[in-house]
Amino acid sequence: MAMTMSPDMVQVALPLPLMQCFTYRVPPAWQDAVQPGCRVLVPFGRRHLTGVVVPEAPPASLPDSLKPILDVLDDEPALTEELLQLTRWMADYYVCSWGEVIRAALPPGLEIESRRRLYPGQPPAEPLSERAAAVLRLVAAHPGITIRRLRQELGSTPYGLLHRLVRAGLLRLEEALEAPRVQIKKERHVRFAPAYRTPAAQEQLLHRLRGARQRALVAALQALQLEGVTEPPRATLLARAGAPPATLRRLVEQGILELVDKEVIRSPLEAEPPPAPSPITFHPEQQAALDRIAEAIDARRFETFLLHGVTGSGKTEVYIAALKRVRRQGRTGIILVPEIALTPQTVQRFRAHFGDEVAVLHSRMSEGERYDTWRQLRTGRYPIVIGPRSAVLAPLENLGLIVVDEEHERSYKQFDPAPRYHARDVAVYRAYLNNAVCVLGSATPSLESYLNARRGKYTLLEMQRRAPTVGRTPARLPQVRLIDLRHTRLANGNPLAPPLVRAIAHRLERGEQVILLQNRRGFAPVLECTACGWSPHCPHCSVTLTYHKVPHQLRCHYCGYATRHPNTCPQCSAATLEPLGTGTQRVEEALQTLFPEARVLRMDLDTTRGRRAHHHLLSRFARGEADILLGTQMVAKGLDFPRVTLVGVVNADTGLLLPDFRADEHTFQLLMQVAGRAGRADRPGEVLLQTRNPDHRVFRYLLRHDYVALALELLAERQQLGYPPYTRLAVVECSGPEETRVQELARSWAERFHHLQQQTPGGHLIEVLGPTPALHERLKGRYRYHVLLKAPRRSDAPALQPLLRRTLESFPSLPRSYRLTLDIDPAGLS
Ligand SMILES: Nc1ncnc2c1ncn2[C@@H]1O[C@H](COP(=O)(O)OP(=O)(O)OP(=O)(O)O)[C@@H](O)[C@H]1O
Ligand SMILES: [Zn+2]
Ligand SMILES: [Zn+2]
Repeated sequence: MAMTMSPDMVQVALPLPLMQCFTYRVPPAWQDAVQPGCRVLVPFGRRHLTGVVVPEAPPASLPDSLKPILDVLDDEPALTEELLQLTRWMADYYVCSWGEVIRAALPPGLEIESRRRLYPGQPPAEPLSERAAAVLRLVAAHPGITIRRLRQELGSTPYGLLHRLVRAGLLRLEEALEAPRVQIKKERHVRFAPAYRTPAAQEQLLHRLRGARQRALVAALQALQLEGVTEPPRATLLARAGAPPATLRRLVEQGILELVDKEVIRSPLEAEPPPAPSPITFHPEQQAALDRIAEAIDARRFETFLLHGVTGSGKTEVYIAALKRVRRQGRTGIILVPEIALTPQTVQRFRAHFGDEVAVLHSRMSEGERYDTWRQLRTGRYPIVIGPRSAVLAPLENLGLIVVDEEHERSYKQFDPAPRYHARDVAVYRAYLNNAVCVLGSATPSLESYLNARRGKYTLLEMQRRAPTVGRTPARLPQVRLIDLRHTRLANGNPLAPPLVRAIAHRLERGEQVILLQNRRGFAPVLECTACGWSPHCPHCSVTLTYHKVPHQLRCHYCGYATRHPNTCPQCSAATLEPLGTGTQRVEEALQTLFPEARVLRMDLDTTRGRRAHHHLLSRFARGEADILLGTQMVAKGLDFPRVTLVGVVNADTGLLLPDFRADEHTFQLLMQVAGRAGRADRPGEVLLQTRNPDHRVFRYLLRHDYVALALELLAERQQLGYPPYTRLAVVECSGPEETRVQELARSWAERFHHLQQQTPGGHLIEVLGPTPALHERLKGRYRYHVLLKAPRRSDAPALQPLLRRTLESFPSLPRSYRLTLDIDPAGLS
């Protein structure tokens, strides 16, 4: 991307769902300061927005009067040239706005934006409508309220009404700039003024000062100095001296003490990294994998490796060794993990090896912590970052390695908001831009990556044995057995079959630990009237409500709607409402009845709302403060607890029933991963799966731990049916409040696409399927229709994005509250 920027005009990408960039004039005062990658404040319509200057040439024809940029917000570009290039590629590939991708690459809360605020105007002369009066009352109570806030409080207030009230002078509308939500945090520190920095001067001072408090304060500062703290924080000093702020102020006014502001770095990490682990000797498969990776690193060559290693084979150790190699070259590394809250152990292992070179990014950090971490990455203070998908856009320079751990995980695909990118694919491209190495690791690779490896696009590295635990024989893969629920009588409402109950009892007796997976939260997914068959549905979504026993409620897992559990059936008035099916709460209740002595931890969305909730649950389990860890797929992630010898899956069929072409792949991956938690140390592991479909191929291959055989079978099928990875898909979703309108919009979109394609020379390549109602036809009160686009051959795939872009650009603007979203390489078709 050549730097073709004329100093008096720049192209700016704005964080809006608009496909183009905008040209702004650069006033002479800013011409030295403005560079590609800098954030700028610009006028846009009636608003002010923060955008980023991009290295693009302004279009040939421009309007006569260009608007000027109002401010340059960065001294140093916030985005490096490399990140500009990467985000540009993402915008092209995912057919979305460059500005939206850039927003995803910057920490949240930095934007300066204008907001429209309302203030009271003159008192009304004549009586007003109910609605208008309500608006005026709210504005009088909250002068300066934003329009957005007002509409939240009062429900959908028409803009027309607000404008009438403003025109009549009853309301005042002001557009004002808002400061960014996050700022650099500063703390006041105190030190002696230059004249008082010698011990002699301080002694004199103590004699001269009258007030006891002033003397106490000076003495406290002296004492702190002796302890090596020359400029203590103001609060520390005041506490030590037991003096009020006024005393300090007086000493500052007299020129005896000085105040200095120092930046405080907000960090989520505990101060001390864990101790360095004792060195291990790589087993032959590990060494072979590392050698191949190291060779590419040493040659500074771009190469993508698929490290296919069974659970517990020591993949993480390979990542660590590769990263050490890269660090020795002075290059940097990004480690992507599916969900950082669930993998505190991984972070600890990296910190044990790399100490305070490691920064962590995750979604539960405060905006301040994220901003500070981002700035420190930008300045090179941290050469290593561990984080979830968004960390693939971390501002590290001189990248040598990107690791994508558990690369098959769905959480790498961003869904809402745009950009809807897949972090694994972005990682591969970013490694390419940097002549870096990308390592994708998994025990059950995605079929996309596996096919790429078989075709030689990625280098396949395999580790089929578990790592030897220090000084002992190699840990073996756990034994997997099925419990056929068709031939097992379950006691009323008890979801656990006798063999699983016995196996749990056994572990409890021996003081070992158990992990139980039930991939549904709540008590029961459906409530049904046994008299008439009625079951409660969400009023906003086309789904049934889940019954939660604690608190006693029915809840929608899509929109959060909650309502009381009815005592009788609203349709037939019978008192015969039965909870059907099993959620985590029901399993918990069964465990409490069966094993009243056992200590059970439940881990699902309902028990992990707090910022460190995951961490607390997992560390209690690690310390042996519980016997059974029960939960949704959260308990399947990279946990490494040596005392876990039994993994039970209460309903192994849950994922198989989904109408999605990836259902088998995903179920196998989840079950294999949770199975891998068992028997990781010297005690052998056992896995019990409860199922009603024991002959299903997923279980057949699972019993043999045979990923490759299943992958080959699934790949053959995908090829035959024309599904990814042999084809490329895109989903266009049209949504809005009225069903017919949504359907119409989707249809005319599909027609427009088809039409444009026919006009393109040689273009009948992309199949247009639909529109069809989405699996959940209505969510959060909005109807959803899908148009599926399919490039039948990979070689045709590049035609897809330009056509999509042209269709979007030429499609008439949508009515208010209707939306079109585009998802390239969708994670599922629901
Ligand atoms: N060569 C080795 N010698 C001894 N112990 C090892 C060796 N390699 C790995 N280990 C240990 O074996 C355990 C499993 O290794 P690791 O977590 O790296 O595997 P993994 O493949 O990343 O696991 P998973 O995918 O199941 O999360 C860890 O406790 C690790 O320290
Ligand atoms: Zn009924
Ligand atoms: Zn709902």
